[in-house]
Amino acid sequence: MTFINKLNAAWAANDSLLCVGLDPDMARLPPQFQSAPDGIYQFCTAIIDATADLACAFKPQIAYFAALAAEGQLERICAYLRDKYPHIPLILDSKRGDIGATAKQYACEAYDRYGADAVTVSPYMGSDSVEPYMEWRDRGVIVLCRTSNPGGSDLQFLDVNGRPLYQHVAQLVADKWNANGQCALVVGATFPEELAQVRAIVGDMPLLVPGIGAQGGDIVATVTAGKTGSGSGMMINSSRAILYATAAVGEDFAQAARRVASETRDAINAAR
Ligand SMILES: O=C(O)c1cc(=O)[nH]c(=O)n1[C@@H]1O[C@H](COP(=O)(O)O)[C@@H](O)[C@H]1O
Repeated sequence: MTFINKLNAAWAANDSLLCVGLDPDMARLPPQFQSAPDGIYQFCTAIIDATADLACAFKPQIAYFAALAAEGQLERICAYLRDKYPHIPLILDSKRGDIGATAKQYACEAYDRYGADAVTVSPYMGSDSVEPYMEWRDRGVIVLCRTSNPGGSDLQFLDVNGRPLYQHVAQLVADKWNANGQCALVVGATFPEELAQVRAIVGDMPLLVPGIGAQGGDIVATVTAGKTGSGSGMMINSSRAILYATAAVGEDFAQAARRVASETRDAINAAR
């Protein structure tokens, strides 16, 4: 099944636009996982089990694993997801970008090593740096467009022939790079105005929208700006707010994650 078909099915099956981000920060894991040799795997799979019926996608961020030399645990987490929840898209967030020959290795890493349905990539190096990903015709390529961080404006807002650069990226992906029909764009929830601009440019193309939760993006503004005509079209990511949701002393971390994921999904749905 293609990435887009899988995403459409997951949106419908779980009635959810929520993407659960897997960013395991060792210092913030419950103590029992900090001391276990496969603690990251145990923590992430517990979060996955607690939220799988509430999510339209899972998105592990590779840096959190690579920094701890825990790629083996990431491989096992991806295998667990593919085995137990094959209907939920797995997005590897690695934001790669390099010359074609090297990009091909990054594509192998995402699609073959980790078995991801989609991968995040940077458009900065241009068309030949994203073409290798398209050789996997059924897999998703999620291109950075208008990122959620304040510094994203440094380059993405540069005026290019009367239009900000991020709009050129959106147009380029919609018109030229999406030959397989498996592209999506990253647009931050922290910038609803730009989200609406991108939606107007790309039609129904899916958008990966990080920035609610820990980064403070407003859910109602995000959904209003980014939804398609049918009230869908987004993978709205939250990582830390779900992973480290435990508020009350004694509350189980997985139950807390489920509670916040459920509240977030419901808040998103209320605004669709
Ligand atoms: O591509 C991404 O996922 C991404 C793009 C972007 O513009 N901003 C952004 O925060 N992200 C990622 O989305 C996640 C956000 O995490 P929280 O802020 O904890 O919800 C992190 O894994 C970021 O690396």
